[in-house]
Amino acid sequence: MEDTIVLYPSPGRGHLISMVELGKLILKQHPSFSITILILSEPNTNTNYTAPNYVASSTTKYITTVNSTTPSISFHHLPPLSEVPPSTSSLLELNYLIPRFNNQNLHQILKTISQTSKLKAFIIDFFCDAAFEVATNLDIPTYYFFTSGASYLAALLYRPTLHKKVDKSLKDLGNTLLDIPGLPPIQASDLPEPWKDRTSKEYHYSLNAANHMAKSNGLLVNTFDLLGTKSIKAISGGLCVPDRPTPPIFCVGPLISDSNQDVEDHECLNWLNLQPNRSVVFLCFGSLGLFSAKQLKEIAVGLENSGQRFLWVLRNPPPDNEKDPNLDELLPKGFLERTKEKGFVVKQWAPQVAVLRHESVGGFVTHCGWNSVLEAVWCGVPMVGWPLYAEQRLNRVVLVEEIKLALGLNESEDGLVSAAELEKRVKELMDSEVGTEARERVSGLRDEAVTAVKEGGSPHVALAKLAELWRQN
Ligand SMILES: O=c1ccn([C@@H]2O[C@H](COP(=O)(O)OP(=O)(O)O[C@H]3O[C@H](CO)[C@@H](O)[C@H](O)[C@H]3O)[C@@H](O)[C@H]2O)c(=O)[nH]1
Repeated sequence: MEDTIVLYPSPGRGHLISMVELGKLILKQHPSFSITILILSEPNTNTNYTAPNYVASSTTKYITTVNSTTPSISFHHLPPLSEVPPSTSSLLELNYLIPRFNNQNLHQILKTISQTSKLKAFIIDFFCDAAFEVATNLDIPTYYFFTSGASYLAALLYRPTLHKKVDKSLKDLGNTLLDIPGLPPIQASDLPEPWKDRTSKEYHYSLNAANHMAKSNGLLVNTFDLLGTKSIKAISGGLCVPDRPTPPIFCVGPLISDSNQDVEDHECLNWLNLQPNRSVVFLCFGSLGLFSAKQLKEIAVGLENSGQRFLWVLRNPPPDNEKDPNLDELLPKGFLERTKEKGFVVKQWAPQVAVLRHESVGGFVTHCGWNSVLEAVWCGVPMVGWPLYAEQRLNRVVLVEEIKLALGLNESEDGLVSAAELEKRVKELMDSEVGTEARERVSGLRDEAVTAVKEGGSPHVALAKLAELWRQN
């Protein structure tokens, strides 16, 4: 019987791709294992769900490519659900609920796999936390793959302690500074939204996940040492889980997919070919980032007034975000004509890794999604952090205050970033000493990341340790 590792990613692009890349790396380093990846249907691809749809970030093409280029990975699509989560569920709730509703299917699949092969490890995304109970009942060693950075992992592992220490909802603490091991002092308001209201369902889903992670066989993180030195130290030193032994942590990153480039010869790359070296600031906000019409106008004015070259990925404001944006309506009158020598607006989606890697790109205004951060580091591009949702505010604090790879951006009370603020930060990033310093730091880390992924580098060492553990099981 062959030794099998089963991976269970959450379906969103920011989660699925890095886990599939992990599967590819395991196979490359340890080809004696067979890899099975369980695929949940995305909330938006099942007509039973009324969750927001986002076609542009679909991973179907990526999975098809991996299927044909790495046939030794087998993808197993979970069957459609007979019972579906309530239609009132938020997208975040669905991320936790869909795996929960799949538990019966999962139980069956894990049993079937165990009958035909030796199931050495089950690696799950934290959104798939409901699977932890299924796997432990079947006595299968279970690991979590963490798609964000070590700082967020440190904070998440510390959550059960924070929950006991602070008896109020974090939303009532405003800007109170909290001490979380491995992080710089952080304002309660910079922690993820779902952690802020003790009465919400999301609060408890993520708290449960944190509790289970601390009981798992190990934690794999998509990062490398220098991108989270303090947090990694705090986690391994047991500071984040003070009341029990912390599972071992394995830094297996950076896991980045170059093949997520939907259109290699995208028109924006042709435009970049015509721009001077490091002259363009790239603005892109992950697979789900959206702005109001008012905010889009402020961005346009800020970019125009900055005088910098820019490449901007723009989407329609909600609720019509699936539709192609009408630039004439959304942008200030005459904007495209006035900026045509210096700017390029891409509708919906750009091949981000190819853009960041392009020598004309000199800066990145990002929502601080972890994959975007890793890609920026991988390409040596300094950032302006403009967090929008999930753990991105926490990532920004670490990027701006601790590792200093990004510049901050001030928002007004209602969350709006003014044109003047964006203009100032973009100029600072592209054309000031502060920007140059961030560029130098990010270049240094890029070199470290390149060294890390070479034979014998940190992800290889981490995977060798894991493979050893799995073989002993
Ligand atoms: O026009 C676009 C927009 C995005 N991307 C790619 O899409 C991915 C986006 O990932 P990420 O930057 O991590 O953002 P999200 O999609 O928002 O990811 C979710 O998952 C991440 C990992 O857990 C978290 O860090 C984020 O906060 C969470 O929102 C990256 O690979 C980008 O290269 C493109 O190629 N083109």
